[in-house]
Amino acid sequence: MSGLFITIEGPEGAGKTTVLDRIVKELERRKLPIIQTREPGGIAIAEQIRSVILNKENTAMDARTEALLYAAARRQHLVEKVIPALQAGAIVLCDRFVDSSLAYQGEARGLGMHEVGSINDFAIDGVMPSLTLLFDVRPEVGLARIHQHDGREVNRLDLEDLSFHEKVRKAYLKLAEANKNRMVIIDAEQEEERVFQDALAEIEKVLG
Ligand SMILES: Nc1ncnc2c1ncn2[C@@H]1O[C@H](COP(=O)(O)OP(=O)(O)OP(=O)(O)O)[C@@H](O)[C@H]1O
Ligand SMILES: Cc1cn([C@H]2C[C@H](O)[C@@H](COP(=O)(O)O)O2)c(=O)[nH]c1=O
Repeated sequence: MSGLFITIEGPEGAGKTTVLDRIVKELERRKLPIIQTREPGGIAIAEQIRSVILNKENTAMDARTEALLYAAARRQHLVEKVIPALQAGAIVLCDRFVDSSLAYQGEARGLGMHEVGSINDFAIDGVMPSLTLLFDVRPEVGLARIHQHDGREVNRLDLEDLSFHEKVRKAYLKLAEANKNRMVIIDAEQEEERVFQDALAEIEKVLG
């Protein structure tokens, strides 16, 4: 595949969407072929799965069901959108990917990174990002941002307690330590402009 696959990860309210939107604008200004997308979602079937997973009323959802739904949405999104875009030579910027499942379902839900990794190996069939930016923020800071923001609906995962979100952050940092070849930590507690500049600089490195 001739394109470039870049993913953005981080706990709730890390500022991923805000900064991603700015990066896309900047790269489009440079006339680069950009596809911006997100997980779970990005295409109709995966957006439908997203609404089932994140629906606050689905309190009975089993943790393994949750992990399988994320993996199913991921598979469909890859096949319908990400892989064709990469084959066409695009730069694909994706808000969340498999590291989210490892951190949220593997570690915070307690299913195990290895187990969640296995079902995702089946879903992604070898497709991995060349670069993953980890927007690191303490959960209390990220959650406060979400609750202050009027337009963002609070979803089923946001409602987990602080210790869940602390496990997510810890798991991400562990993943970054173990995957230094592709993961870069961005200090997402800085002011937005600094976060944007740091993220853009990392992307410029892989663009060459
Ligand atoms: N560096 C920053 N400092 C302060 N506030 C910020 C910063 N970056 C983003 N925000 C604000 O925090 C809120 C959450 O940002 P955003 O939706 O981009 O985060 P996110 O990582 O996509 O969150 P989630 O994954 O939980 O949906 C928004 O109101 C946004 O304006
Ligand atoms: C891909 C993926 C996501 N999640 C969680 C993380 C968030 O709580 C929501 C997605 O909401 P966002 O506003 O788009 O960030 O889903 C997860 O637990 N596992 C995953 O694989």
